[in-house]
Amino acid sequence: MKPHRHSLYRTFANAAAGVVHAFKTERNMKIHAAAALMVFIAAALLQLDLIRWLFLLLAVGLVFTAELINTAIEAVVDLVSPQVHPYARIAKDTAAGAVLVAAIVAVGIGIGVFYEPIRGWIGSLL
Ligand SMILES: Nc1ncnc2c1ncn2[C@@H]1O[C@H](COP(=O)(O)OP(=O)(O)OP(=O)(O)O)[C@@H](O)[C@H]1O
Repeated sequence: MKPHRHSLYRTFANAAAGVVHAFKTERNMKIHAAAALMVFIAAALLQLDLIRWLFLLLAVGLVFTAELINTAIEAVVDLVSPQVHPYARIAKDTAAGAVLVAAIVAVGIGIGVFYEPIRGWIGSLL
C-alpha cells in the first residue's frame, strides 16, 4: 500500500536525508566532494568566466547524481538479493559503470575548461 502524500517540505527533507546518507556512507562521495572543492578553488583563483563555471557545475552535478543513483541501486540490490546472484552483479557493476562514465566525462570537461586559463596563467609567470 502506498503511504499518504507527503508535504513538499517532507519530500525535500527525505531527499536531503538521502544525500546526507550517501555522503556519510559512501567513500566515493567524499572523494568526489574533495575533488569538487579543489576544482572550485582553482576556478575561483583563476577567475574563470561564467560559462566555464557553468560547465564545471554541470560536470560536478553529473558525477554526484550518478553516485547517488549508484548508491540507491546498491541498496535495492542488497535488499532484494543479499545472496550472490549474477543479476545482482550486473546491476551493481552497471551502476558503478555509470559513475565511471560520468567521472571520465567530468575529467574531459575539466581539461577543456582549465586548459586555456592555466596556459594563460603559466604564460603570465614566464
Ligand atoms: N549480491 C551480489 N551478487 C553478485 N555480485 C555482487 C553482489 N553484491 C556485490 N557484488 C559484486 O561486488 C562488487 C562490489 O559490491 P559492493 O556492494 O561491495 O559495492 P561497493 O564496493 O560498496 O561499491 P562502491 O565502491 O560503488 O560503493 C559489485 O560491483 C559486484 O560485482
